[in-house]
Amino acid sequence: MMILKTQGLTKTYGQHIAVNHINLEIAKGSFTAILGPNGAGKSSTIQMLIGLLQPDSGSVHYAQEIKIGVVFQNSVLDEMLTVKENLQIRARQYKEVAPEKVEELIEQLGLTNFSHQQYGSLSGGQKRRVDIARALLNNPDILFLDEPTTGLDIQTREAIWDLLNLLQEKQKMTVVLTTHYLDEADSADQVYIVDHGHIIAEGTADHIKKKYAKNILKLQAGNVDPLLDYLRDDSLIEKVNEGEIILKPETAQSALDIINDCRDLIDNFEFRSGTMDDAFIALTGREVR
Ligand SMILES: Nc1ncnc2c1ncn2[C@@H]1O[C@H](COP(=O)(O)OP(=O)(O)OP(=O)(O)O)[C@@H](O)[C@H]1O
Repeated sequence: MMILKTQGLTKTYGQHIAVNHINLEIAKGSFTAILGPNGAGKSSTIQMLIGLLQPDSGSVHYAQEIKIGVVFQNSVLDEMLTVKENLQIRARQYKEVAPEKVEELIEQLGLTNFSHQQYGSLSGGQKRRVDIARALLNNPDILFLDEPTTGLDIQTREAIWDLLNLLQEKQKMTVVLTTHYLDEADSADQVYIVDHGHIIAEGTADHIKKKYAKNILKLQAGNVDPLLDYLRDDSLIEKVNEGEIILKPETAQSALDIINDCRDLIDNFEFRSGTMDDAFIALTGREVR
């Protein structure tokens, strides 16, 4: 079931079209990543989804009355207050938040060890957890996060993803986040790649990689001529270098078949599955900025 749908969502700043006819469909309980380089239009899109920014044209439809939670790019919490004080003050802003909710979230999000520490003194990853706790105070049906992992190291990024995956699975929460880290797409159910305000690819990470990122198989031999003779009709050949033939097999299995067939003619081989970076380069002709 769709919880959220946009049609032709468009936002222009002066002459600049930041978001250009974006159509999104977010399924209830799914994990959606909006992926794109800096300035692609991700924040503007999220802001229109949550009603903070008025689109110039197009529309946002929610399937039903739902509660939303938002983790903004810049924290809205008070640096001088402790984690717990921040959450308590925020909790009072909602009518329906149960008194024990703050304690529950502190436990659930792993904030116990630093709940009496000033928010301003926390590490980037700790701050992000508190920001997420703050966004969960009203038990949202859908949680939006604008670049929650930017600036964090890889382990902390993974920990944030684990936490969000857990929320999605355990509480059937719908999660929508933006990121410019292409490798994070792998953990999402649905990925939209945005560039210059347009959606340039959508689907699962696997689907996008399969469609746009080619696998690479390098076969190495002192003399490549016999190998070339053997592969002559093989339309998979991408390039022939000194001592090396580069092929682009459809699947890892077909790479294995080729390696097996040619085993007597090669000295060495290298296989690499297509990555999200490869897909991005294939789609845009450049690396992510
Ligand atoms: N208030 C504004 N006035 C003018 N231009 C803006 C405004 N907000 C955003 N832009 C421009 O619109 C484009 C999209 O910005 P947006 O912040 O939506 O991108 P983003 O993908 O979220 O980028 P980032 O990852 O850097 O946050 C950028 O070129 C940006 O400079």
